[in-house]
Amino acid sequence: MKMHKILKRILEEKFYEIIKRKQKGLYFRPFWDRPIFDLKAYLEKENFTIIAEIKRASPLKGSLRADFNPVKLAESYIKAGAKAISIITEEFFFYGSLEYLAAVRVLTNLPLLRKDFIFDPIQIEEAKAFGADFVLLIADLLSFEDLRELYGYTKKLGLSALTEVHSEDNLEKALSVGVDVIGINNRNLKTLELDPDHAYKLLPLIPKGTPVIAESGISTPEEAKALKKAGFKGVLIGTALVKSENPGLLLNKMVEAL
Ligand SMILES: O=P(O)(O)OC[C@@H](O)[C@@H](O)c1c[nH]c2ccccc12
Repeated sequence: MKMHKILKRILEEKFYEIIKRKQKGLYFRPFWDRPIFDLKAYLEKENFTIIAEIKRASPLKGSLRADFNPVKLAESYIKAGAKAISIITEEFFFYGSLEYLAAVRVLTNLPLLRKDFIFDPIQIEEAKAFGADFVLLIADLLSFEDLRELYGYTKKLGLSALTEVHSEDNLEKALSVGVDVIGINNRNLKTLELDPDHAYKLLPLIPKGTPVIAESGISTPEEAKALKKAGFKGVLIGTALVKSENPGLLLNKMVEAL
């Protein structure tokens, strides 16, 4: 399948950004005194986990909110009962920042996800340095060896990984690496197409003991509830919340509906 040109550009930018950081010696050493985080245990303990996302823009929709403020959004998510917060740190297409992550870290003890395109261990060090508890690893964009290396390094630093898959082949790859939590992205990152039923199709292929999160295109309390009923352990919701007139109210309705 042909790769979408936006994804191609994101990957090129990431590649150069990482090289530049390394050349400048801009290594971030973990300094946050965070306890070791076990995402699988957390999801199993919680009834159902809504991961609310802080996302300033998307490559397809551009800016999502005129008065975007990551701290205000985080505050409303926390008040509304989010069980975890995802912060997109990719700068060029999502207008994210590692600084948003650090700014939210000082507000809350909730688990925080650094959401980015991760290809290099240095990005996992950054995630920890800026206060994340878990990182996103995208199986569809990584070889078996790279996924295994990055997953192992994540664990070594005391963080957890949400390993995202879209295609069945890449699900197999993630399972053979032995990852302990899977996210099924309804969006195909290579074509950027969204199929809201996609997660349901892949769920039966995942062993029972592995918690699964449904990602992308989820926008109503009814959808969240249906996913819970089908056996998902959580959902990741971005656009619908960020674009909502009252993100806290919408999230609260979702929490109450479960
Ligand atoms: O905004 P949505 O449709 O609610 O989706 C959130 C999340 O799933 C999406 O931001 C996402 C999932 N995987 C990604 C990988 C990179 C960038 C973004 C993503």
